[in-house]
Amino acid sequence: MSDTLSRLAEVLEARKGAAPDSSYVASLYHKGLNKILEKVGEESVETILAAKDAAAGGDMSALVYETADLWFHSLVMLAALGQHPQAVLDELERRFGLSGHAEKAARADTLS
Ligand SMILES: N=c1c2ncn([C@@H]3O[C@H](COP(=O)(O)OP(=O)(O)OP(=O)(O)O)[C@@H](O)[C@H]3O)c2ncn1[C@@H]1O[C@H](COP(=O)(O)O)[C@@H](O)[C@H]1O
Repeated sequence: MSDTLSRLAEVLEARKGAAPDSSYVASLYHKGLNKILEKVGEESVETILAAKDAAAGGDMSALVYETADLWFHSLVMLAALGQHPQAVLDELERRFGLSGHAEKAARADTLS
């Protein structure tokens, strides 16, 4: 797994025992899942707006910055629910070589 994701996952796990006023991540855990999900939603919107700006000739570094915020808060969400980022990487790995169209058709078969 990416060393950066792995190191960040360790920090997020360790913050479960930290005081809310000592750490941003601990303060999010303390505020609860609804606050974490609110941040994921907020960062999603900010990423979309940055992508629209970037596509219109704006700042690509703002898009990277907002995407990092979105990934970070998604990792906090996973950690709060006891999931490790490796599970997401495993799912992406599983999808390698599987066409998006074929994968979607397989989903429809599963649901019917
Ligand atoms: N990668 C990040 C990271 N990315 C973004 N952020 C924080 O996410 C917040 C997002 O910005 P906002 O303006 O939306 O935040 P805000 O205004 O404080 O939030 P609200 O009160 O409005 O909800 C900022 O406070 C950023 O500093 C992060 N905070 C922490 N990390 C990593 O997590 C580690 C642990 O952080 P602490 O728990 O703070 O020690 C750090 O060492 C970093 O590796």
